[in-house]
Amino acid sequence: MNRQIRSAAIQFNITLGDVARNRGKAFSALQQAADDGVQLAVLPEMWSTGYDYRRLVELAKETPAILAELQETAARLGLVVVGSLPESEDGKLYNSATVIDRGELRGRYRKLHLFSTMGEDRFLAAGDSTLVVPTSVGRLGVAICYDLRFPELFRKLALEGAEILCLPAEWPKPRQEHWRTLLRARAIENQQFVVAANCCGIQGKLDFFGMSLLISPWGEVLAEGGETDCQPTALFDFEQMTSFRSKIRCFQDRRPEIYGTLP
Ligand SMILES: NC(=O)CCC(=O)C(=O)O
Repeated sequence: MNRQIRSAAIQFNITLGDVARNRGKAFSALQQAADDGVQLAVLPEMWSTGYDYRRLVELAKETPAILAELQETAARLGLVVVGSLPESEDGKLYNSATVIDRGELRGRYRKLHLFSTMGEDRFLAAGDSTLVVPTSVGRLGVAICYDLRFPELFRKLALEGAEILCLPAEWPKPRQEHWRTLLRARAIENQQFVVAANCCGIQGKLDFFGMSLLISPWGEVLAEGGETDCQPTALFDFEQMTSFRSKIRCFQDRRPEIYGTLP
């Protein structure tokens, strides 16, 4: 049976530190996505708070309640939802993405590569494991924003069976071309679908360009966001992925004995 799913990247202007406002936007976007027939929705990075570093400890206290509401909403709307939020544990703060499958928390991924250019490593702790998780829409691999610049991570996720890469982000100007090029490269080299949700608008000195992308395993941009709030959607056809993978046999033709032995 040919599997097809509709995916959405939820893009919005995150108001720095205003959890109530961001929460309202995210939940109404999820309702809209479900009304549009979406089964997989990816929200941006740190979507409840933005990078409000100095208040993050306080703001992260709201994350458990947001996750509970996400679980209830995903169950009611029949959605798989991925997005990152500030997570506090044992006195440390993480930039932490969760995968919620129609109400069930299936997995958590803490950002591995903290963006030192923006001081993220001074306020947050890095994760120490990767995540590929089976869900009702397929096997999801999860990475966050700056992780995109580390291709080894994505090869590992692909070798562990990720079919769809979900990437929440807060990626600002002037690096639009890096964003677009690297996302397409990750889709092509790993022959997998990509849903990358960026934010848009201004946060302090940073100007976010949006351009959330849904990409096929052939590298085609199936849908793309503009510079304002929006939620581009695309239909993912898994038979197409199987056909691309059998035409160009990247996985079978690897030579790990020469250049390294990733799992
Ligand atoms: N939030 C981030 O990780 C930003 C990454 C980024 O902007 C980049 O150029 O890389």
